[in-house]
Amino acid sequence: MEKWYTKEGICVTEQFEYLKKAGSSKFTDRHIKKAADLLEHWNGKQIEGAALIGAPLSKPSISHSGASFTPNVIRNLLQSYTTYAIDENINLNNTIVDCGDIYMHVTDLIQSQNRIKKTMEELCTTNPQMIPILLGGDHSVSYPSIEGFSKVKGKVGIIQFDAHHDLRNLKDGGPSNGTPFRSLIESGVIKGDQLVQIGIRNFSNSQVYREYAEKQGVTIYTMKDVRNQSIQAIINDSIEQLKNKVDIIYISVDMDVLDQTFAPGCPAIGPGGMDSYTLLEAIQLLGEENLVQGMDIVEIDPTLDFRDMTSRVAVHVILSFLLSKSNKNKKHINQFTK
Ligand SMILES: N=CN[C@@H](CCC(=O)O)C(=O)O
Ligand SMILES: [Mn+2]
Ligand SMILES: [Mn+2]
Repeated sequence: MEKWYTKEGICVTEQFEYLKKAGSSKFTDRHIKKAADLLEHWNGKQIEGAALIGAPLSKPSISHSGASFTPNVIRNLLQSYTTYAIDENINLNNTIVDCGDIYMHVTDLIQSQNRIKKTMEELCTTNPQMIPILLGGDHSVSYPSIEGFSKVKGKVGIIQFDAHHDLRNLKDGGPSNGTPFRSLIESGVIKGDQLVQIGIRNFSNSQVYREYAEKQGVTIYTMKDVRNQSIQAIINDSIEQLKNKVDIIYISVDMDVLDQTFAPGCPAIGPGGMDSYTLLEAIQLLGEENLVQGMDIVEIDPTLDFRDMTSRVAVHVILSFLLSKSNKNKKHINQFTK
């Protein structure tokens, strides 16, 4: 049992054998390491490897959304899973640095988005080896996040998992969770051919936005493509598509790419979506690619979720990404292993 010391340095455990500190885990198994144990509060020193950055912004969402609660839910759920990947027979020993949350303005949404951009830019500048994992928030956070990321890293390729194009026009309101990739294209941060969209779904989009995407050179894999082709082939083709034209790749995971059965906590749920295993496999394959150096996870509203099912997928997205990075590093750059 973990020892409990008071602020004054008194060891409570020595005197009271069966007392444990409030909030500590109910049960510990000496042979189990929890994913939460990988998490370290940022001490201000250079970050090498994965870092969580909370972006608790969901006021720009078209549908009512409590996605601003998600970063803390994900942090807490890391306690529910272990570090052991049985398929690979690997124990994760990556450190996940927790940079905390970006402070949002209560009413000024553009100001909040600017804070995301500024923070991402500053963190990437001062920590060149950091792999940011931005926790939304709704999908509006991706525009400023990728803009800040690209300022430091150069030409960025994006692999977006989503039921929706998120290329809505800006005249009907925005920037919202329906416009992040339109904003990136129109502000010149990316050209359309730097964007790959996977999992785009029937009855969730419009013909005009599909045509806009095609005109801009966006690569689209619909859910039918995902069902008819292997996810390995789609990921390989996506990387091939991007790798000669970009300096770095960023993954944007809108959790509503999943079928409603796997993601009840998304505001825009629907049938005909991806299953969670396919998404996790895709993330693991992407993590093996050295060019992939950043990610965001968005559109989970914990107040709508059932038993945190959707946030639990997000935790597995993070762990699958870390797994492939540690796997990759074993073979190559040895960046994560201690
Ligand atoms: N990122 C999500 N975009 C979707 C859902 C918007 C919503 O209903 O909140 C879209 O634009 O259709
Ligand atoms: Mn979506
Ligand atoms: Mn989206």
